[in-house]
Amino acid sequence: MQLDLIITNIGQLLPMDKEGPVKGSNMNDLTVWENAALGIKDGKVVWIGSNDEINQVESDQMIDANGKLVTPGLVEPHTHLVFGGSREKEMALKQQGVPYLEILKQGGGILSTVQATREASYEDLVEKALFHLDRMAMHGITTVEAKSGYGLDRETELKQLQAVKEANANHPLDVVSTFLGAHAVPSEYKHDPEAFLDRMADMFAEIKAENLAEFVDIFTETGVFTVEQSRRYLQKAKDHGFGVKIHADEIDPLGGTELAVEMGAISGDHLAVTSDEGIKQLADSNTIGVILPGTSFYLGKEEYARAREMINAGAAISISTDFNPGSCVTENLQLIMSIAALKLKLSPEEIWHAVTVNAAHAIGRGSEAGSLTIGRKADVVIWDAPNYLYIPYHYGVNHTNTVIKNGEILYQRQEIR
Ligand SMILES: N=CN[C@@H](CCC(=O)O)C(=O)O
Ligand SMILES: [Zn+2]
Repeated sequence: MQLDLIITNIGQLLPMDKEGPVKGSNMNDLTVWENAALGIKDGKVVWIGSNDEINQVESDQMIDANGKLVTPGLVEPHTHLVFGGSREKEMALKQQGVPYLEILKQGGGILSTVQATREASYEDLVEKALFHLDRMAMHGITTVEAKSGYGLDRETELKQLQAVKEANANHPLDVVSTFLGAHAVPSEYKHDPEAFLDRMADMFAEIKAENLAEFVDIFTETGVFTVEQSRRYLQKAKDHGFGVKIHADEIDPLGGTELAVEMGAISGDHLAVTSDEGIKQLADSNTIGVILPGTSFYLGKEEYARAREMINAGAAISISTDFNPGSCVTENLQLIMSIAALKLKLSPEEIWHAVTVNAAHAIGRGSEAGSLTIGRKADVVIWDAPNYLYIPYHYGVNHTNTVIKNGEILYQRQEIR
């Protein structure tokens, strides 16, 4: 067989070969191939074998992994990629103990990014999104979800969604778009959140027709949108053919997790304060829990999502950065893998499922991303690491050596040593 690229001498290869979403104790069962080689042709994985069998194939290009770890490209299932400005001045308020929802109530937080995003030009938003995508790629992410939600008016929400579309078209990473018009109540509608939700729902038909988003999301939270408002809004989204997601039970336990299950959401995200009943319902459902422990860390919370109990109960869990300018300002999913180990008490095996197969399923890409089996996209990371335990263990730095997207080298640090 003639290949475009072969990666030889792989110390550990994680094919992530389980049919997803991977639930409960199955998340702990990881296939590891040692002394392996991986063949790529036309952007796809076409050959996997032992390193001793590489004489069976010929290849135009070869990379010697020198005994290192090779995995699928990471899948990042929850980001707020497109926004204007930044919020470094909020850090002092957080240090003084001003709560996240209080900053929002005073017109800061999400609402200050809304102001900056309304003022930003379309070109600047695209440019900034491409910059952050580059940084994600460098950290091993090859597929990413991106939400709108810093416009909160028709014009700016569309500007953000167009920017996501353009970033997807102009960057090698695959970007999956979510409409989060219901991210906060803008000051113009402070006294009438229902009317605001109606305005956002008025956009569903246009967003669908222009193919600007696959999912609709809402922030179900105290002082933002109630469970009842969220239910009505998401039902309209489903009627328009969108998959739905919820920012659920992040700060107050309102029952957003239960709502995500009830609505058949593809994912319920955050779940930091989910109730016992919510955990039970999640475990019995097809909804994936996307846990964002970097947010708990960055907001200085003592309490982290009970992801351990969720998996023990049988749920499918993914993890994500929640990259955004306010509650978690990092593109480094590897750091979140370490926080998941230390604070969520997930095993390395569970963590690898959470950032590959399950993350792909949480954004509707389960059949193409998050796995290195024959016929899948050749989205591959060669790590400067001897084994898969090493990435959550050695924290806070970037371990990627080579990042390959659709069979092409996207980022290469230096020769593998
Ligand atoms: N909680 C709601 N939205 C984002 C934060 C957005 C922001 O603070 O700008 C989140 O997922 O954490
Ligand atoms: Zn979010």
